[in-house]
Parts: sequence; C-alpha cells; structure tokens
Amino acid sequence: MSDWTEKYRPTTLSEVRGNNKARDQLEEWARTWDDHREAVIVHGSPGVGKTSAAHALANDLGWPAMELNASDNRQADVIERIAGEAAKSGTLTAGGAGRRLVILDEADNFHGNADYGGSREVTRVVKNANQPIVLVANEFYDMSQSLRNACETVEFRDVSKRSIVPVLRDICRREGIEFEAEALKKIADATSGDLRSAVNDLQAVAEETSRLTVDDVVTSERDTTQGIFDFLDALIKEEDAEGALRASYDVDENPDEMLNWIEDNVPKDYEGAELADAYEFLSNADRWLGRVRATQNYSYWRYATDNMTAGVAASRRGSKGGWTRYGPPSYWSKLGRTKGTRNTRDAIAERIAEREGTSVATARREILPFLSAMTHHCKNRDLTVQMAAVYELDEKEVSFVTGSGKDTNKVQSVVEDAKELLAEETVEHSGGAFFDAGDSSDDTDTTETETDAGDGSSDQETLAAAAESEAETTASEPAADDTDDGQAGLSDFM
Ligand SMILES: Nc1ncnc2c1ncn2[C@@H]1O[C@H](COP(=O)(O)OP(=O)(O)OP(=O)(O)O)[C@@H](O)[C@H]1O
Repeated sequence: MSDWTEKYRPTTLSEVRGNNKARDQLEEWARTWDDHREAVIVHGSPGVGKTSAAHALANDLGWPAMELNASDNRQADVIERIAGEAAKSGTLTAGGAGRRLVILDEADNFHGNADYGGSREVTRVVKNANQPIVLVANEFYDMSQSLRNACETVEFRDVSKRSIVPVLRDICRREGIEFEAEALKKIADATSGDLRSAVNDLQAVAEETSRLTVDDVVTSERDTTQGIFDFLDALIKEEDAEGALRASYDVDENPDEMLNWIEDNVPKDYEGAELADAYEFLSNADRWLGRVRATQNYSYWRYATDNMTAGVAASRRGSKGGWTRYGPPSYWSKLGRTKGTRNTRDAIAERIAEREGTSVATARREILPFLSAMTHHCKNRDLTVQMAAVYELDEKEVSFVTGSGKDTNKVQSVVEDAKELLAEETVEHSGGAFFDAGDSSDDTDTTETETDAGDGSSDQETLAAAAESEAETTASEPAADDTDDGQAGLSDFM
C-alpha cells in the first residue's frame, strides 16, 4: 500500500484543512509579491500542512516549485542554489512570467552549522531574492531575529479534531473502508493536532482490518498515554483537590513518572503565585518520593500523590480555559531515573545557586524548571545561549536542561556560541548572574521573587514574565532590534 500521507497530500490550497486564515494569508502574500517582494516564513508544529500548503500554492498559481532542504545540504550550497537560481531566473523574468516558488524546508535548521556566518548569508540572500521564497519552520524562534524581521510571517496552528475527522473520513471513503465514526474521533484525539500522524495512524489501523472499530484504535501507542493527558487537563484546569486525586487513580504511571509529567506541564497554564504554590507541593511530593526510595516504604506514595494532585489543584487561582499542548516530560523524566542524571542536575543547580545567591534546593526546584520550560528544545535560541554562557554549561548539561540530544548540532552550536559570548563578555564586564538576585538569602522560600511578575523593574521579574509568556512564544514577535553586542540583557532576547 502506498503511503497515504503522500497519496492524499493536498494539491490545491482549498484542500489544506483546518488553517483557513493561514492559507488565505499565504495566498495573499503570493498574489501581492510583486508589490512587497518579501519572503514569507510559514511556521507551526510538525504535520499541520505547512510544506503541503507551499506546494499547493505553487500549483494553484502555476508557478514551478523549487524545494530546498536546509539540513540536507551544506549551507554554502543551499545559498548558492537560492542565490544562483534567483539571480538567473530574475534576469529572465518579465513581470509575472518565469516566476517560480522557492520552498526552503527546515529553515530553522541553519543554526545547525558551526559556521555562524551561514545564517547571516541566508538572510542576505533571502532579502535580495528575485523570486518569492517560502521558509518552512517548526521553531520560529530558532531563526535569527534579522531573518525573522526580513520576512512576512504566517503561523499554522495545530489542526483541530473537528478538521481532522473529515479528512480521515474522506480517505476511508476513497479507500473503500468501513468505519465507526467514533474510531476516527479517537484517532483524531490521540494525535493532538498533527494531521500527518492522524493519517499515518489511520493507515496503520486500516492495514489490520477491513472494518474500523473503536477497539481497533486502542492498540496505537499514543493511546496508552492518552490517560495522562486527560488527567493533566483535570488536574490543571478542571478539578478541585479531591477530584484531582480521584482522576489520578486512572493514570497508568508510577508516582515518580506522574510527578515528572506534572512538573513539566503545570507551568504551561499556571503563573505567578499559583505556580509558586504548585511548585511547593511538587517539592513536598518529591521529598516523599525520596523517602520511599530510601526506606522502601511504599505507603509514603500516598503522601506524594496527595501533594502532587490535591496540592497542585488547590493552588490554582481562577479558571483555566482553552486547549494546551501538554507534552511528555522530556527533561524531568530523566531525573531520578539514574544516578548520572541526578548528578548532572545537581551540578547545574549548584552553579545556579552560586550565581544567583539562592540555595541549591531553590535552584533545583524553582529555577531549573523555569529555565527548562523557557529553553525547551533550545526553542529560544538566544536565551539558551545566554543561559549556557552564564552558567557555563557543557553539551551534556545543555541537553539536560533543554531536552535536546547532546550530540545534536543544535546543542553543540549553542555551547560554541556560549563560549564565544563568554569570551566577549569577560572583556566587556565581569559577567553577571542571570537573574541578578537582589538579596542573597539562602532561604528556600524565595518562590515569590521568581514568580511574581510585577512591574518588571528587576531581571527576576523579567524572567518570570518570560516564563509566563512562554506558552505564547510562537505568537508574539519581539520588538527589540538585532543585538550583536554580546552584552544584551535577558529582556532583549524575549
Ligand atoms: N492541513 C492539512 N490538510 C490536509 N492534509 C494535511 C494537512 N496537514 C497535513 N496533512 C497531511 O499530512 C501530510 C504531511 O503534511 P506536511 O508535510 O505538509 O506537514 P508539515 O506541516 O509541512 O510538516 P513538517 O513540518 O513535519 O514537514 C500531508 O501530505 C497530508 O497528507
């Protein structure tokens, strides 16, 4: 059987589902290209149709599409090909004739090269291109600010369940597969916004049966973790203390794992004082889990669970709406599993504590999770570099905080740039703490200071504000200009 994601790839923009606004913006960008001559960045999560939309657009307009993949090539080659092609066809171009669409896939990956100048070169080429360029990216903020500023931006959102189901239904009809409506809903549910995964899952299940029932879908791997997502919703958004505890009974994870999930996801919806309170309960839970490990007395699990469920739910202030993309605990899950990672964690926490004038416990329980949330997968690259520089993190440690693999180009280039930054900064001034903690009390109860985003008068508050806006980083464009002087404050990177 051929690959259904290819077989049913949209060929015209009208077949791109669930992102009407983005689709229309993209079309408008293309139709008015002669007037503005800017490139466009199309960004969003994997599998939501960005690349398909670019190709469909080219098809609709009758422009040949030329696709380049940033990570497949050496940067110089890519640039040469873009620049060369653009210049060449530019000379042939008269009005709209000879127009072609350059699609640059994985455009957030240029940083993956030690040759930092590459990114600047791409920016220059993109700015001067004689042809419309679509840059496709997952992580908007992995692209340099000057590149972002040079382009228009179109954001593709996760595809809603409501839009996914009809796509699956169409495919079933065209493949002659019988199905229960609930089965399709279940697939859509389990793939949380990623239409490509939904189509893949549908094909996987359909290969096993000629009539698709709800029960057929149960076996998919994503489904086994679905319980935890429902639980997180209940805990973080819906239930009171008792309800949250009850919801945890349905979760098929041990308390250590459950704590990891909660710790990693609660900052996506909680903020300020409620987050501080929640962390307090989570650290209580952590202590009880430590006692279980030390004594093998499993009756303490109960206390840990109470803290992490009832405690966290009770910390909530006001109501939480909307839909949140909860994710597996990429970083915290590694904690406590092995002694090695615990040591890494503690080594980082010690350096943070020293720098910020807090206790190691505070650094570990309160500061590290913030850093982790803000630099998850190195998504805010400038900030990640800044962090690596200030705390002098090596590859293993950057990987630990961000959850990106330590052997990836991303992590290696972050560490390299951090070293460079550090070298520059030691010349400029004697280095400073990330947060510039005002008092240096060794008190573990300093939660207020890290989380109370008040008037923004101190770096601590800037950080807290950053943590709060973390959930919306993809939506907001920083206003600051390029900062190349290597001594920019944290707020300049936000
Ligand atoms: N919005 C959509 N409408 C219709 N089909 C879609 C949509 N999004 C994804 N698909 C299906 O998923 C496949 C992959 O989509 P596509 O490669 O365009 O996603 P993407 O957002 O570019 O992901 P990535 O960033 O991982 O490349 C398509 O061939 C199609 O089958």
